[in-house]
Amino acid sequence: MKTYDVDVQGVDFEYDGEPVLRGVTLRVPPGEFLALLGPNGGGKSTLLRLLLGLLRPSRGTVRVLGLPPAQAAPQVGYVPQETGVGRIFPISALEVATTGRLRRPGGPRRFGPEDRAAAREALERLGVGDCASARMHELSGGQRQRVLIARALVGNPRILMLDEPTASVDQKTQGLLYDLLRQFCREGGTVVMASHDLVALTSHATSVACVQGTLYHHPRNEVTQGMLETLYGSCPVELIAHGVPHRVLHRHDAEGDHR
Ligand SMILES: Nc1ncnc2c1ncn2[C@@H]1O[C@H](COP(=O)(O)OP(=O)(O)OP(=O)(O)O)[C@@H](O)[C@H]1O
Repeated sequence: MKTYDVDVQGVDFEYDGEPVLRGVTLRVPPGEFLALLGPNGGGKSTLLRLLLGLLRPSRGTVRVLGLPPAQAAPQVGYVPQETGVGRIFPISALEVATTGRLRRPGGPRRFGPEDRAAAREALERLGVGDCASARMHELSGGQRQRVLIARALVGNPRILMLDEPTASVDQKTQGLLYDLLRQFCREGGTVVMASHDLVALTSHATSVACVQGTLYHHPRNEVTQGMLETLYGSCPVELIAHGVPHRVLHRHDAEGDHR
């Protein structure tokens, strides 16, 4: 029987009675790189929080690695959206990355030299090794984001869930991150990543799910005009595919007509 690292069946979710997701069904096999696309407020972060066990569905079931999400959490690396929250804490980049070791099954209650060595290595892989002793508030948004990615990797997770991890990082770091994620998938890991970065995702993801109140899962990594229209309405969207810039949607008839 085929197994799925993520298995969501018929999930509804609402915040304070306000429906956000309806009838979400999603199966992600091991080794897949799934991109979650969708407009602001479409429900991508909410879906990730359901997969992490931070929220519970009002209907339907969520299984991660065959387990209720809270039980699977030690095997899941999570990179939250970089909001700047938490940067006021007087904690160094190395200390933040080291906390990723807590999630390992049977992981340490106290950190030892090997945990700090693993965290330092993860920071170096992300190109922020020289920031190890800097406090989080002393780092740029992109550097902080890279520290959070190092933290997610350092516990050797089986699944990585990332919420717009490229929002504040430069092109070079984006390339580095996508290389890391693809390598992670080649080694059997599974990636679920929410993003607005259509171009990169069409090159790197192996499948795409569009999230807008419900979820449409596409088994390939192509983004079609129909998908964009469903997600973003008829606002013009520029896509650069395979290095060739082209317009994929028509402009509005009247200037200033922004829906
Ligand atoms: N804690 C909360 N309490 C109440 N409503 C919330 C809460 N978090 C999110 N929402 C609402 O749920 C809807 C989905 O939000 P969500 O953050 O999941 O969207 P998103 O697709 O991740 O958006 P973005 O692209 O802007 O990050 C939005 O209408 C949002 O206002």
